Amino acid sequence: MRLLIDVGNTSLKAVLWHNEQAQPADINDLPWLQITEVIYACVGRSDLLNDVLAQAASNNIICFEAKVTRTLGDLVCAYDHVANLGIDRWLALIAGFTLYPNTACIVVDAGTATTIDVLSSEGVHLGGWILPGLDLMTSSLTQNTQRVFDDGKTPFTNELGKDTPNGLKNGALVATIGAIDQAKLHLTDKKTEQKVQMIFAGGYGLLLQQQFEGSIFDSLLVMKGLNYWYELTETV
Ligand SMILES: Nc1ncnc2c1ncn2[C@@H]1O[C@H](COP(=O)(O)OP(=O)(O)OP(=O)(O)O)[C@@H](O)[C@H]1O
Ligand SMILES: CC(C)(CO)[C@@H](O)C(=O)NCCC(=O)O
Ligand SMILES: [K+]
Repeated sequence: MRLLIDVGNTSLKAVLWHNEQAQPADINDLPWLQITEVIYACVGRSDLLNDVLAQAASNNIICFEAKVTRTLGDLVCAYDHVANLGIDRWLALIAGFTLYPNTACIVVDAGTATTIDVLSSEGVHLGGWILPGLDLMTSSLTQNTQRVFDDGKTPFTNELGKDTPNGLKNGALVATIGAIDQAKLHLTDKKTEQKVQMIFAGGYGLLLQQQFEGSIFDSLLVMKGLNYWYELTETV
């Protein structure tokens, strides 16, 4: 089985990939004898990987770090400086392109940050946006104002706010929804009426997915992208 690790800015996530399925992995108690390779991606603190990479080395297990490249198969990165694109964004795009071939996609990963990436049906990454995640949007306001407060129990909804916590929470949600709607404008081709698949991932992915009809949520999107990255990279 394969050990897949995604280091974000809030947390490190690990899964064991076996028979085309992911099972949760306890990073402090890994079945090293059954692990054949380690594939990892990191946009957060790389020192969080020190322990596990040292254990892999002492078990003679090969490790691969996923990196952004200008192209991967037919997928083309929008950035001129490809190394600047977050690897989690690239992996989510790889997964979208692989799971929905020949389909234009909007890929949203909503964690510490919310990223929105636009992918043409031919696999050309047209670019994207980085927004503060929902929690960062609200905390930046509560921390930098005297009177804007959260009560820790008000949910994010798309209603108009009628008190401070729901003005704050709902403002963050609709700002994010509005940005995702803007992404559609970069794909709409009136002549062909192409289908656009919206794909959501990350801690707030399910909440956002529920705002868009026909969209999907895939909590394993980045992990699937890691797996595809390895398979596509190895076979080249
Ligand atoms: N059910 C949930 N499970 C986990 N996180 C959630 C959930 N609901 C909301 N969140 C929020 O999602 C964020 C974590 O998302 P995620 O796990 O995608 O982040 P991350 O990978 O560490 O971040 P990033 O990749 O952006 O650095 C936190 O802000 C957390 O409060
Ligand atoms: C935006 C985040 C923090 C989302 O996890 C990550 O993808 C990242 O650090 N990106 C680097 C900047 C960029 O993608 O242009
Ligand atoms: K993430």
